[in-house]
Amino acid sequence: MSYWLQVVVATPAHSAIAGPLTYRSESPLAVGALVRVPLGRREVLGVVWDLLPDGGALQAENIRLVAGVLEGLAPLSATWRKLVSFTAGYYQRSLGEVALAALPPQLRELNAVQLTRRLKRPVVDTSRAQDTSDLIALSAQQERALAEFDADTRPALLFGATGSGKTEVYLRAAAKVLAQDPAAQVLVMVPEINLTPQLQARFEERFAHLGKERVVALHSGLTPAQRLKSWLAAHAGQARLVLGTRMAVLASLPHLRLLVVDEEHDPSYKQQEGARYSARDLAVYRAKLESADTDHPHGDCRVLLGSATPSLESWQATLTGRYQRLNMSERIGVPSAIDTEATQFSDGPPLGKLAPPGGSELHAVSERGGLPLSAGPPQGKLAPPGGREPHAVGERGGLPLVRRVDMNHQPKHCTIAPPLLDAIAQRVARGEQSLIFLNRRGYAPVLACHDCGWKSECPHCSAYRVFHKIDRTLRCHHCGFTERVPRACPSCGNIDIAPVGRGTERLEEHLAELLAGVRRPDGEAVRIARIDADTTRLKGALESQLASVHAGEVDVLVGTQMIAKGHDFRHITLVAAVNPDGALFSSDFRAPERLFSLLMQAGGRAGRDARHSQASEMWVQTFHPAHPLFEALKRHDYPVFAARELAERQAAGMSPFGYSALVRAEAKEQSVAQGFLNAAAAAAQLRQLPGHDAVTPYPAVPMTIQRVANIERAQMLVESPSRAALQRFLAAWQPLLFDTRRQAEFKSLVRWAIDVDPIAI
Ligand SMILES: Nc1ncnc2c1ncn2[C@@H]1O[C@H](COP(=O)(O)OP(=O)(O)OP(=O)(O)O)[C@@H](O)[C@H]1O
Ligand SMILES: [Zn+2]
Repeated sequence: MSYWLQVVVATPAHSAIAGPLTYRSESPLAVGALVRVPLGRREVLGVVWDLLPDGGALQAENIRLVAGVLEGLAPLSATWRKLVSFTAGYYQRSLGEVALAALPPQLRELNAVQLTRRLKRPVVDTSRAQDTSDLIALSAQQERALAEFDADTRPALLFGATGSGKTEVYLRAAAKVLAQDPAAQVLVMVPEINLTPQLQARFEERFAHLGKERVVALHSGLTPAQRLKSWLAAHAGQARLVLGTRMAVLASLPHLRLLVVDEEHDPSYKQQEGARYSARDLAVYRAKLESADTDHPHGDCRVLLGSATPSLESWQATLTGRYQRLNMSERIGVPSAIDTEATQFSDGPPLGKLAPPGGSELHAVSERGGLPLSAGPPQGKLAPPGGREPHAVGERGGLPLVRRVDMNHQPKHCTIAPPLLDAIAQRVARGEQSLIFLNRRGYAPVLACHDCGWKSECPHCSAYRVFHKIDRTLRCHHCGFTERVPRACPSCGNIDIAPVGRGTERLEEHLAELLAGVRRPDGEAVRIARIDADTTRLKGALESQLASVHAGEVDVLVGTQMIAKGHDFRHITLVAAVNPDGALFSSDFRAPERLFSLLMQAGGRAGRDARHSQASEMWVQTFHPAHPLFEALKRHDYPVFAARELAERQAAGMSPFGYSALVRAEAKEQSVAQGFLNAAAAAAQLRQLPGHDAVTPYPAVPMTIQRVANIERAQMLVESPSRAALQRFLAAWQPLLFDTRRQAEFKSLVRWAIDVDPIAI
């Protein structure tokens, strides 16, 4: 007897097969079962998506037989299949592509014997009750956040300052869910696991009582074998807590009860190839699906997002009441504003003692003439000599004092303003650490000839190659094209070609010169280190470099955004952003949001130890000190920043008030890429596609970096005030895009793709 099935398999992105294929089986199979099926001459992994009870009408001889079933694996749940269907539909990709990409790659390769061997290993239950005696006492704000979270069912946004102890809230929320239900599973997502090696250890330690192998990691840094192992443990329900990156949102977790998304604003939650999903958005959707799951009536599945600088989308959702908001404004160990005030009045001015010796920064500034430095509060008037105004700490919740350096009033071409240099030197002399942040790696972004104007352009991209002094190369950060630095200008022969601008490599060198005479308390020379993608290429390098920072072996740490986020540094009292202006006037409407959160995150690395928090500072060098973004930063005032950005976006109908998609096209010639997009849009116009009257496609334009690796790139923005209309339109437009692609004039098109809810425009 034959059984008829719909099976999804991984289909090439642009093949004609979008939906499931029909197969036949001699024995009954469950929906969700993993099978091996013939496809062309190959045998591929597939997922049974549906049964066809009336398949008997089909001609048996035309329908191929399922080749095998992955025995021992429970079928993928209905909720998982719904999640995959939604993802494929919403992000305009094929079902098979999304479904199969969500499975560990090794699953496709193992034969039955190998798989059985993996599944054989019995997991013995070694769990015990959690010993809560040595847990730290929660702060009042942490207690309140957890209580409010428990009392609600909506998606929650934990709006917690840097260092307010958000991680502890995640740990407690997870512990509670796991203790209530012996089968419950928790998924904790972080932007990049490799950046915070401490975190996994912290989770493993906290949940050691669950027994061996109950906490697993799921991210792309794992070997294929490790990834399979984690996935199988999650799918079987053995793993109780999964710590993962964006890919983990699509893992099979049959008893999922809580999803945590740490640093929910982070751009790395958006997948940038294939199905360009937002793992944060899918987490919210998944929680809803899991809660509605009637096969496992296990009550609600909650989602907890956390950030000090939430995405404007999530923030807006808290304003409309769609999400619940949990506030933690104060850093751990810092008395609340009211307490601070009280102690200050009774104990006289206690801050004078703790503040850095001398409002010396201010002196240093005025000695150099004028008021080039616009510090946070009006210090000149209010601050007692050597301190800052008494209420500052309580108001700042232990966050660093933000000082803006007006670069218009600093010596020409200076990279580090003299007052900032003084402040760093003082830190070194006191044995404190400073973190200098510059979001540009390499030695100099451009090498140029001042005689003829030659610049180190990449021959394959519309971008300059970056000068890396360490191996004397010019490297393109877009296509990777690398060459030795020429001895003389390739265009005019002048031997005097010089670096223009600064990257982290040059900044490190420059700081070493500037601080050469400065001694540490032990009399030794200052120690400067750099952490960026170049210094951490080797496995384990980042870990050992971070360890030496934590151990206090480094006085001044220079780096890119790699060091600005997430690390729990305990001895840093000064953070400086050397050149953040670029993002202020970007054409990308999300650039200010990204800059603000990056600076808040960076500032959040300073003064994390409450003993230092009062004396900690965040310096920002800028030519636009009065820019509202820096005003808000000065006050650590995300809500004010968000209100202003949201008002602008509302006026312009942009996210979260409007919805958009980008269609990107790549070809050897720009005209072909643009022509393809415009032709497809014209076809849509002609056919009056569903939703078209609420959707605006804009003319195709070259992408900001127009050419990469000799491929011309163009994009078309499509906007709508209605998410549903945009979705209907895109779904109907897909076939037209395929049709257009087949026209002779667009033969040379290399590829095209739709990006729904793009994060960079
Ligand atoms: N209740 C508490 N009592 C004492 N220390 C705590 C408490 N909660 C958290 N901590 C400690 O405070 C520090 C900061 O906490 P955590 O790293 O969770 O902050 P965060 O809010 O995640 O900050 P960021 O957003 O900057 O990563 C950590 O060293 C943590 O161990
Ligand atoms: Zn290039």
